[in-house]
Amino acid sequence: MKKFKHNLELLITKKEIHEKIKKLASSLNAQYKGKEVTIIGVMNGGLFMLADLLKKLKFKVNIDTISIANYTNIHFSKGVVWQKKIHKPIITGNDVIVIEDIIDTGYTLTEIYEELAFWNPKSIRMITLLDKEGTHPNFKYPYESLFKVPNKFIVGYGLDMNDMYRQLDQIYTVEQ
Ligand SMILES: O=P(O)(O)OC[C@H]1O[C@H](OP(=O)(O)OP(=O)(O)O)[C@H](O)[C@@H]1O
Ligand code: HPA
Repeated sequence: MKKFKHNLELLITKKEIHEKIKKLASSLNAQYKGKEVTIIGVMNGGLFMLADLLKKLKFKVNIDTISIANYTNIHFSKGVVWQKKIHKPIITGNDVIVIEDIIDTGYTLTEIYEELAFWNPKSIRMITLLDKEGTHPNFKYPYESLFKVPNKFIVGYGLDMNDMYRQLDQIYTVEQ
């Protein structure tokens, strides 16, 4: 029986996701022990990883979310637009960690890095769950990712296709 409207192929299981997030949390807990850190979740997709990660962190965190969307418009080149910007007092002078679901073209993380840098944080660390291979050759800022994924459309665990599949607890590629 066909389970989904589209042909989805399982790429990363929930067990694999949670193991990686657990490992990331342990390393952050060791690194930031006794410190206070600002953690920024990128809406909407980044909120799934943010919630699972936060539950495992033992140091003091200040949390905020930002919202930024990809757009393609016949009058403009492809780019991104802010919907909810950064709350400055928790950025300036602080260690900041950004949690995002995927780096694809890299436009979103470029915009986020440059906006954050403007507010003079002590440090900026960008962590993405997924890193789409071969799609952002000119991306110039430092980032870490938990999984490399192929250059296919990805859904699940925060990633949507026209508002579908975001709430799936595993990660899939959309096949033809
Ligand atoms: O590297 P890029 O090509 O910029 O793509 C990555 C961004 O695109 C998606 O967000 P989208 O704008 O679709 O918003 P959403 O998270 O609300 O789905 C994704 O969640 C990342 O934020
Ligand atoms: N899937 C869902 N949303 C996305 C993707 C993707 O592969 N790339 C950028 N935003």
